[in-house]
Amino acid sequence: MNENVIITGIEVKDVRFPTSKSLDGSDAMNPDPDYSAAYVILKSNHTQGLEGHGLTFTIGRGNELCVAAIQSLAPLVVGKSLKSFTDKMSGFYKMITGDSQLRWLGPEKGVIHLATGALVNAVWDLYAKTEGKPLWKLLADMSPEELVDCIDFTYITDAITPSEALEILKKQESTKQKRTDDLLKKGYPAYTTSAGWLGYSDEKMRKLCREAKAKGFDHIKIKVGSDLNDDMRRAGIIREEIGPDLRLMMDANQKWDVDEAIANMAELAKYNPYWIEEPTSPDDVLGHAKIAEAVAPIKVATGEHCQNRVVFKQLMQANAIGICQIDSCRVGGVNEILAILLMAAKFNVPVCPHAGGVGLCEYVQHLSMIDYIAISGSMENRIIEYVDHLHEHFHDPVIIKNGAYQAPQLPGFSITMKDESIRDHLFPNGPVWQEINKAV
Ligand SMILES: C[C@H](O)[C@@H](O)[C@@H](O)[C@H](O)C(=O)O
Ligand SMILES: [Mg+2]
Repeated sequence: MNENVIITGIEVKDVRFPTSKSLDGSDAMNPDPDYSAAYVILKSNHTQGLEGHGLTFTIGRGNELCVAAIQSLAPLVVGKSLKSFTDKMSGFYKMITGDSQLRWLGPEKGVIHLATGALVNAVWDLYAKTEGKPLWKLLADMSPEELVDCIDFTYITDAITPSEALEILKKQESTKQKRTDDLLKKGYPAYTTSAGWLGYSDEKMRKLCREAKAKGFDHIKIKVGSDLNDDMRRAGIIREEIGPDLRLMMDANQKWDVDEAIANMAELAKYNPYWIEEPTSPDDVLGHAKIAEAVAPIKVATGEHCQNRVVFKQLMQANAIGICQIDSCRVGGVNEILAILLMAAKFNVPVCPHAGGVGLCEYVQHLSMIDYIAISGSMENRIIEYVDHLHEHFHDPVIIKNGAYQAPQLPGFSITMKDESIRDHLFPNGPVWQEINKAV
């Protein structure tokens, strides 16, 4: 219970993992990512010393900007009672995104919005911990009215009104328990990206494909967008390994112009891809619509760089998006995610969250689970991305069985990192980075 809980302080840390050394996470646009987190710890006066943890994901340089932006937002939460936020979650979100001076930095996009994602999620983590529930369950136990009350509908009422949102949620309400039981029994299906990072050798790719198949994955994603001949060759190798029946997804990480994407996909269609992800600039709604029309029945997937609910709205209105890839901390955290999930349900676009990064698998599992239980009510054509990196640094790491995420059981948002992992990877002075800098 959060009756008298006050947020008494905040710590913000610059945590970076040197993943570029092994080329984990590499793609055509981001050849050498160091998976990083601008990491927030909200301190509270809770008798059990509960803290709210949250992070936003970056790929290395510039992580310090997110840290600074979180520090700029901090006065909006420190000294406030948790209840003053949880009593009216939409008001909390508006307060964080609507500061009359900070808003100029976005609004609701770029570094300031990444910072918002970390901070808002840290508040949700603390809320879930005080209620003693994993986040998905906290949300699943809310009434349709309470869920609608979490959402800032500003700028999206031409696509979804609060009463339409309520109607969607009410339709699912009486069957929530059945889906909760089903989720607890079977988990939520996952796909793996870990075999197809661009920097991996052909042998490593083959080996990882075989391993993924053996672990029960039936969807595999590869990176494309470097050189078409190379993309064709790598897609051929993967198809050889996984056979014709498993689903293969392709991710171009924004490498192409619109017509180039259409031309390249006409060639890559030979390997029967299920979707093409981020074919071009994430801001180009009409470009995505043109690509989607040209490459059908291959679907266009996007969202990991989609700035906010407004751009998601336009993508849906323009039939430009076939798969909605919400990202847990690119947009403004749980509140904005709920708005996007509801729009996706209304426009009948399956949600398959983005999770290539540190902590993102831990986060997004909760979001797909609430989508299934209370919003879309379906797992059909829905899969959560899985990457096999850095889970050992979390207290409550994801559990995958037979290619499916198992519902987390510990209270919170599963994003609490181990103290020693934070300490060792502090940038630039933690021991891991000191060692690296010594070697340079
Ligand atoms: C740099 C990162 O690893 C990206 O390649 C990754 O987020 C990717 O786009 C994905 O879809 O997982
Ligand atoms: Mg991607």
